[in-house]
Amino acid sequence: MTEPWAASGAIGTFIILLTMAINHIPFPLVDLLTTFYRKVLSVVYPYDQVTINENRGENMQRDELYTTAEAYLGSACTSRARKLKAEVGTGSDRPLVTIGDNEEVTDTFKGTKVWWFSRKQTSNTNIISFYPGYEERKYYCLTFHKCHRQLVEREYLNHILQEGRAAILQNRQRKLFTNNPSSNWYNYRGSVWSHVAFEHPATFDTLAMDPEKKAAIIDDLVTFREGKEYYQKIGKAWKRGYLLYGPPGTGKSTMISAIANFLEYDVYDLELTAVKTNTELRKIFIETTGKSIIVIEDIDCSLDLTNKRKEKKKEKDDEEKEKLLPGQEEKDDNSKLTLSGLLNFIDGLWSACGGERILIFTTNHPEKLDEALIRRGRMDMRIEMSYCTFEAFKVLAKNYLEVERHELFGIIHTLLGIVNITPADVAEGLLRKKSRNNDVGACLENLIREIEAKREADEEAAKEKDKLKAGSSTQNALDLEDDKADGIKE
Ligand SMILES: Nc1ncnc2c1ncn2[C@@H]1O[C@H](COP(=O)(O)OP(=O)(O)OP(=O)(O)O)[C@@H](O)[C@H]1O
Ligand SMILES: [Mg+2]
Repeated sequence: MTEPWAASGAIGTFIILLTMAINHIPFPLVDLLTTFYRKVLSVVYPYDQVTINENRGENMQRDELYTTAEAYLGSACTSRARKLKAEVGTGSDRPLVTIGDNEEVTDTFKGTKVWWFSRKQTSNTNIISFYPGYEERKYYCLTFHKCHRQLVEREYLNHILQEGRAAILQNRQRKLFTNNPSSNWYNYRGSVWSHVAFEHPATFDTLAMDPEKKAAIIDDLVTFREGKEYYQKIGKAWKRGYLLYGPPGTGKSTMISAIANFLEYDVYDLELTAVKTNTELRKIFIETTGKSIIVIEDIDCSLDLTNKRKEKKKEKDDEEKEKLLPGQEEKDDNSKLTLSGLLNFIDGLWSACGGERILIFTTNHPEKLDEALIRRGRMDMRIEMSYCTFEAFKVLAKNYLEVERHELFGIIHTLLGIVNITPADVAEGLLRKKSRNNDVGACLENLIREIEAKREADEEAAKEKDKLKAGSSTQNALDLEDDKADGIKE
């Protein structure tokens, strides 16, 4: 590894001598000597260098290439370094280990060897600066053979950027974002999104659902995550939409957390009711980052998007339009939030910005949604979260009670075949009550009682419904008789 650095001492001496000589040489000869010097230099020292400074600009902000190089060297080259350093960066929840100051390592890219040297220089002057970068300069020096210059410039630096970004993402503390009302965006320290650390523990292992369905979803997610080149090839934005539907308590929100934990993505929980216009929606979208899941929960309640309500609204709009005076303009669509605005957000030109994204809508009433919103291509996969099946119960029993079989499983199997009970209710029934010191059998008996109670409640409700139906059909028959009698009288 000493090759490029060993030569540099001799070259330094040569440069000093040359500079001294140049001061005493007539001007026309200087050009000639400089050309000669360059030729000699390229023979003696055939290496080029790229310097990547830690700070740049007037405010000395951290340069992204430096940060990504730091993360890249930490993930790819630490095994070859003797001096390491570890720190917890901003937005990270784990220590980042990278090569120490003034340490050298080598890296190999497409069969080409390059040298990295991490340098730290402290200024000898007595300037006291607000920005630490003025007193201390840190940079990486990347050295490579001249003949590999194109490879380094065109490919290697880009490779550092991509790999470093991926390493930073892996190391970061994931976040759960929610959008602020637009009235707060321009306040002091105002921003479009607020966030907290994302710490939901749900995983696909703890998610109770049909194993085959679960495997299909995981498969779909993996294909998506690894599909960068494929999406590029087929000319599609790298994004995927999932519609989760089912009754309350069947695990839609839990599924979102499991997906986020599986992919290690951030979650943007978009509260549509706080968005007033299409323009606001676009801004909100632009402010999201790649490797994220954008969630709109209960989409049917968030926006006037159902066909029926839309038709009603159209009638109302037509009435209002008629009332407009000549010359008075109709309000621009961008001044309100519309279905077309939302569709544009899902698959318009903006949707391709900023890297891979997953979009998830949840609803308890998929039949209420406009077809345009959930058609294939917008919502690529529709996932039904159903009432608890026996397979789903087994996952919950394993999680909550750490049992895979029990003599009471048979009764539960039969009951779950005839009673519609949500995984949330089953989970609640299985919860060990510490105060009661419940054992597995007691918990399962408790669950059986809950399912039986649910069955009775369902039967009662069905009877009530039948009664009401019978009542209303008798009333209808009576009304019909009255109408007939009225007709005869007339
Ligand atoms: N399929 C499931 N697997 C594991 N736990 C579940 C499942 N479904 C529900 N639960 C449990 O029930 C609780 C409520 O579930 P969750 O919030 O995911 O339901 P939801 O379908 O989003 O309901 P809603 O439609 O009311 O938003 C969860 O915290 C979890 O403990
Ligand atoms: Mg939910």
